[in-house]
Amino acid sequence: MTGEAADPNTAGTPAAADGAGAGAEVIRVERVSKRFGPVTALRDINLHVARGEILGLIGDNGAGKSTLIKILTGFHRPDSGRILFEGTETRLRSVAHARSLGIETVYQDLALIDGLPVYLNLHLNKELTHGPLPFLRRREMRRRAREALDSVGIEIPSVTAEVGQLSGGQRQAIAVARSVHSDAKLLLLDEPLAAMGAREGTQILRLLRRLKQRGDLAIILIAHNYSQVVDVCDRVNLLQHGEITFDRRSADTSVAELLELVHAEYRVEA
Ligand SMILES: Nc1ncnc2c1ncn2[C@@H]1O[C@H](COP(=O)(O)OP(=O)(O)OP(=O)(O)O)[C@@H](O)[C@H]1O
Repeated sequence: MTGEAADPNTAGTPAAADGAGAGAEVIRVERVSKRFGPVTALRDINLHVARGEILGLIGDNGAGKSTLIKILTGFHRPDSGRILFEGTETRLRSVAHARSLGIETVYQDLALIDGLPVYLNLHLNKELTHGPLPFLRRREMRRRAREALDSVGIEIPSVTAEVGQLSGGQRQAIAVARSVHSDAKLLLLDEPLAAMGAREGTQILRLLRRLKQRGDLAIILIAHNYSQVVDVCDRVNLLQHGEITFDRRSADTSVAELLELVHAEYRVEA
């Protein structure tokens, strides 16, 4: 296998979780494996991310990125290995359980409802009501929506605009804003930059930097655009055939090196 074997104890941020402040470890995956019948999707995966850190997860189609994300969201159970959440070994029993711990995911399809305004999308499944009848507290929801968008520096013309009328970048930003409520600790982003123009991609990268600066959130970003990964992530992990084969600080690698590693296995010798 090409590349440098990943050692969870030598690359990246300090391993010890002190339970508070930027730099404290949020998630640590140790020797996690996952099979689907005859297919080994993940083999002995080691990975860690701390608060205020963005980890880029790259790899070719079928490398195991989505499976790893689905394990961290509680959707799949690993066959072996363990997961430490904030320093404590934790069995992620379900998506609801992972969310209750503060593990949030933004998937490619964003799960927004086009026909609803921005503020209702931001409150999906947690609408504010008052009285014995479920009357929506629309004014309060609009206020909170504006606050949530402002807190991450997202500019939307109006919180009453229908989401379906917004650009791809704005929709992505709303999906991220919805995930990073005050209790979120780990944000998993599955290809947020795919199919996005240069200007919109830049806006999302700016948003990720702002979230990083907050210092209270650990972020794992799956992306195919290596220049964006090197630009915004603190560290890069490369998955190949279900194994992490490379774990390096972004400052110590380059787009050329990542391309070389990913494409080396497909090179046809002359
Ligand atoms: N539910 C499943 N049942 C059977 N095989 C699966 C399942 N989910 C994933 N796999 C297999 O596990 C391997 C890893 O798939 P995974 O979707 O995690 O890769 P990926 O890196 O996310 O790929 P892509 O970039 O194409 O989304 C693949 O061989 C895939 O076919």
